Amino acid sequence: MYLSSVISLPNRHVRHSITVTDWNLSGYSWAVTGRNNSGKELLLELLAGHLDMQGSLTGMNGPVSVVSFAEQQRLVEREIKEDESDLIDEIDNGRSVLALMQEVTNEQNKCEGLAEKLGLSALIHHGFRSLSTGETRKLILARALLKRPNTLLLHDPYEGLDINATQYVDSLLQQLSRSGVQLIYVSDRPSDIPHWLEHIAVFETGKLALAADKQSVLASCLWQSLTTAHQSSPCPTPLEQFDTLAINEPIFEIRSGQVSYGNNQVFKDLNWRIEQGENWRVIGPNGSGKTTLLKLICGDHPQCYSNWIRQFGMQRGNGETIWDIKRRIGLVNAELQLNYRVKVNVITAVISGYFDSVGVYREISQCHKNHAKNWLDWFGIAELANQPFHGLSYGQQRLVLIIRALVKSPLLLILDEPLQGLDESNAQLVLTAINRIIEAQVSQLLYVSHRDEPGLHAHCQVLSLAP
Ligand SMILES: Nc1ncnc2c1ncn2[C@@H]1O[C@H](COP(=O)(O)OP(=O)(O)OP(=O)(O)O)[C@@H](O)[C@H]1O
Repeated sequence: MYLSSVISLPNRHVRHSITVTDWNLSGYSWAVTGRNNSGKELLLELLAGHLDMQGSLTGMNGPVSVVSFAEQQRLVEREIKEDESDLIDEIDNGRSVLALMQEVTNEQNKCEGLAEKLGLSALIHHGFRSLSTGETRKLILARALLKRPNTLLLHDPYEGLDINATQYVDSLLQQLSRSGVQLIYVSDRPSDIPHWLEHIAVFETGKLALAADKQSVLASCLWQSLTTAHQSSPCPTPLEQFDTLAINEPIFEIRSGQVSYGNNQVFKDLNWRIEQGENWRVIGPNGSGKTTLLKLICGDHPQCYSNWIRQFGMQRGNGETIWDIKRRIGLVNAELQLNYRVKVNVITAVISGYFDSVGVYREISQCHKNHAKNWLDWFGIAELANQPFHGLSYGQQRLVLIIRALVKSPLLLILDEPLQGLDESNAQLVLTAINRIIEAQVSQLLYVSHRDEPGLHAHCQVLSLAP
C-alpha cells in the first residue's frame, strides 16, 4: 500500500482533515499512534473509504475489514434506527448475534465456530443491543474476521475485552499478520501496541510525522514526547460539599442481590457494602454483570426495586426519586458517550454535569462557568471550551465527559472503563486527578476496568464477579 500527497477532505460528519505526504507501507503490518485528535481515527476512516480524499492511495488489497469505535457507532445507530419496540409492543433488542454474523457470510458453521472461540456461543440468539461492552466488541471483531480480509483496520481491538479474549485475539491477529494479512493497528496509548508489530507510524496535529521500523521510532524524541504528562497544580476546589451521612450508614449496600434476563441469571446471592471512605474496583470477565451492577447503583436498572438496596441513607423503593440518587453520583461509561447526542459546545457539556442532564436546560451561573473553565484549564483543553462537542475526536469527547463527572465533586465517582480512547498523556492526567480526588476524600471511587492501572488500584478494594 502506498499513500502519496493524500489529504482527506472534511465532510458533513467530519470537520478536520489529515495529510500524508509520502508513506510506503510495503506490505508490512503497522502500528499507528499519536495524541488525541492527531488524525489516527481519520486515517482509519480514510482507508475504510468513508472519507473523500485528494492524492493517491494505491496497492490496497481488498477485502478490507474495520474494527473501530466509529464502526461500532455505525452499527449501534443502524440498530437504533430499526428499533421496532413501539410496533411489536415488546423491547426489541435488535438483530441477533448470529444474524449479524450471517450478514457477512452465510456459512453458519464458520459463524458458530468463531462465536465459540470468542466466548459468544451462549449469546448467539441474543439481540445486539442486549450485549455487554466486551460482547459487542467481540461481535464487531467476528464480523471483521468472517470477511476474510486482506487488509484489517483496527482501532484498539483489545479495548473492553477480558484477559482470555485478549489473549485469543492477540494470537489470532499475530497469526493473520504472519500469514500476509496487512494490519493497520491504531493504538491510542503507545504502551498498548503489541510487541510483535515491527513498524510504527506516529501522527501529530493531523499529519503523518514519522513512519519507520520500531527501533528507529522508539529512539526518536517524538516518541518520548508522546508519553510525558505532568500536572503539578492542585485540582480546582469543589463548588459544593454534599451532605454528610450518619455514622455507619453505607454509601451503598445490596443484600442477596440478583439480576436475571429471562432464564439468563447474570448474578445472584450478591452481598456487598461500600462503607464511607472506601474505594472499590469491580472486576470479572465479559458478561459477568459489572455494568449491570453499576446500573443498579445509578438507579438505571428496573431490577433495582426487586433487590434489597440501601444507598446514601435511603432504602430503595421508599419514595426516593431517581434524582436523589443521581445528584450524588458522577458517572462515565461508553453508554453515556453513545447517548450524549445533543448539539452543545464543550463547556456546556461539562456544565451539564452539575445538573446530571444531557445538555443544559436552565440558566448557567457565572460561578458554574468559571469552575468548569478551571477544570478544562487543569486538563490543558481550555481552548476547546467553545468548540462543538461532536466535532471532537472520540478520545477528546471521553475526556470532556470525565471532566463533566468531576466538576460536581460527587460523593460517588463511578467510572466504567473511563480511559477508553484516551492517549497516554490524557490517561495519566485523568489518573492523577482521580488519585488527588480520592486522597483528599472529595469523592469515593467505584472503578471498572479490565486493564491494570497500578497507581490507582493501590487505593481500591476489589469485588470480583464470577463468569
Ligand atoms: N437487556 C438485556 N437483555 C438480555 N441480556 C442482557 C441485557 N443487558 C445485559 N444482558 C446480559 O447480561 C450480561 C451482563 O452484562 P454486563 O453489561 O453487566 O456485563 P459486564 O460484566 O459489564 O461485561 P463487559 O466486561 O463486557 O463490559 C451479559 O451477558 C449481557 O449479554
